Amino acid sequence: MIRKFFSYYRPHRRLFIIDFSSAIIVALLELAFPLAVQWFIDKLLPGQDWRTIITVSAGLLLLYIFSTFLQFIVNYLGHMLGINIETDMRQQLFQHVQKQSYQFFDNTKTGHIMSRITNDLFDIGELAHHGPEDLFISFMTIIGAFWIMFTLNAKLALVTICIIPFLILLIIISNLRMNTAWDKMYGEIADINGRVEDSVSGIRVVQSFTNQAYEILRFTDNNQKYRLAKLGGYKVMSFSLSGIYMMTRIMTLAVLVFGAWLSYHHQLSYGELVGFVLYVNVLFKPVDKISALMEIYPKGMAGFKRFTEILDQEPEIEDSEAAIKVDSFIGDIEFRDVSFRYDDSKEVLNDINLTIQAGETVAFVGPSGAGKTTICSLIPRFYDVNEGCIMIDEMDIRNMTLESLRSQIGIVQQDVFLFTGTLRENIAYGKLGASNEEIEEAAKRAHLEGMIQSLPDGLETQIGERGLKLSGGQKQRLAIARMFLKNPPILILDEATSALDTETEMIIQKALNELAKNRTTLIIAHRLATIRDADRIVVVTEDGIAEEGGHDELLERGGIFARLHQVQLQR
Ligand SMILES: Nc1ncnc2c1ncn2[C@@H]1O[C@H](COP(=O)(O)OP(=O)(O)OP(=O)(O)O)[C@@H](O)[C@H]1O
Repeated sequence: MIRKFFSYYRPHRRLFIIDFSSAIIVALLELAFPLAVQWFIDKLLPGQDWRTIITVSAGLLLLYIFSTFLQFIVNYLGHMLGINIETDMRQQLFQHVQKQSYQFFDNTKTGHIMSRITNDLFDIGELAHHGPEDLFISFMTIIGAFWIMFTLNAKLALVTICIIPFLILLIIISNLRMNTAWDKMYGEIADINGRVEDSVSGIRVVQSFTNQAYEILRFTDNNQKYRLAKLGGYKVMSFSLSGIYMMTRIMTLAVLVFGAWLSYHHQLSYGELVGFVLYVNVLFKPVDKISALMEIYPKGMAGFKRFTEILDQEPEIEDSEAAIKVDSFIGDIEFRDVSFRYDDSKEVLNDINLTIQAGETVAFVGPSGAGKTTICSLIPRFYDVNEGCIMIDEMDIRNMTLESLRSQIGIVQQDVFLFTGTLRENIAYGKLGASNEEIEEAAKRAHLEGMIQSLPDGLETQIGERGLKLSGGQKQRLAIARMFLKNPPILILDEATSALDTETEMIIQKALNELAKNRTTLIIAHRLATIRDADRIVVVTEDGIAEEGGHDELLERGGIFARLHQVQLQR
């Protein structure tokens, strides 16, 4: 884990070297200062040579100015290093999440992903900055200070060193307990994010059921759990900080009392005693730094652990090494002995065989949950088949690059997802960088023109978060416009069942018919009236493909399709 963590320093090694070497020089100057004071008291003061005293003081002032400048560098560049590493990690995580397959999103809560990308990385930046630097400088200062103290007076140094094992023990115990506490806290904040994401994105459902009080109750529960987890962490931290404070003060007192005794017996000069007390103070700094690290390290590492957990999850579906970029499909699709199940659930598709000719319009009908959507999700490889294979133009889709496969398949979902932004941006999502003419033409073909003209801002109208300012019919036409821009040879239409008025429905149907022209089109149909013109209807049931044929042919056969048709007619 630590080696992995350090690999993130590599792109910023120059920054790290400047920051680290400045920090070392600052620490060396700090170490030298008590020696200078001791020399000042023991050697300079008795001589009362004011010229030398003033010259030495001016030299010390210059050193302080230099040290202050270096402290600025350490602070600023150190934080820059931390921020850069945090930014790199966030970028890498976002890119990794973008590559994940559907299965990952089926099993991971959105709020948890948000937490990994935001909060979890906050403390990593601090750890990246303070971790190695403070640890190294602290140990260097402790060893340097003791070494000088030993050369000044070994007996007094031994008294001071006696406290150190207790300090180390306290730091280790607190560190272990804090690790657990911060880990718990991160879990709780991820749950809060999940709850907020759920309640806010579903606020219309919450309010329509007047369930605000229930949502508040659920949130309060999460919020309290987070509060307790955070409090737990700070309790351990406060305990250890107080312990450290007490031990360092005992150290000072011990040095003062024993130092006074040694001085009384002429074994220590006044300058050496002052120097010693100053060295005990020099020791406080690294101890303070280490105790601050105790807070930063477990927090940062807990965040880093979660970060690597996601990074270690390889996307289920990736390009194979020999994957080929296929430039343009003719549009023949074939399912050969395809079986499929989601995770460990029971088989949804079992031994499906189906051939669709290029340019054909095939409608899938059947009872809810039979697997119509699943069949269509397998073609763009949102999921991979467990057995058998799917061929497009005689080639196994697993041998094509995902990008070339998906860029040639257009999907119009039942539940159209729009992004916050303008109408133009949302249409252009079908072809990034499309020209004005192309966007206007696509809007026209999707029968959006009238609506756009009626808006004061036209294509520049903001459609609200997820397009909430648009009606269901407008959203669908926008999705169709996107498809005209994308212009894929294969089209999958998850037919909308939402109750649109007859006129809107007719307009949408017209746009869809135009869109389907000269493409292989698969329609997941819910209302049988809309698929009268399909070249073929495939009836899917839990046992697989039950019937196949033209509309009238299936009606005449008097099987499942005819029964479904009858039921819908009676409604
Ligand atoms: N992401 C998923 N993870 C696990 N199981 C799933 C997932 N999506 C669908 N299923 C299950 O797979 C089966 C087939 O679902 P599918 O959505 O393909 O049916 P459908 O015929 O399209 O239904 P509908 O007409 O209601 O849209 C159902 O039992 C469903 O519960």
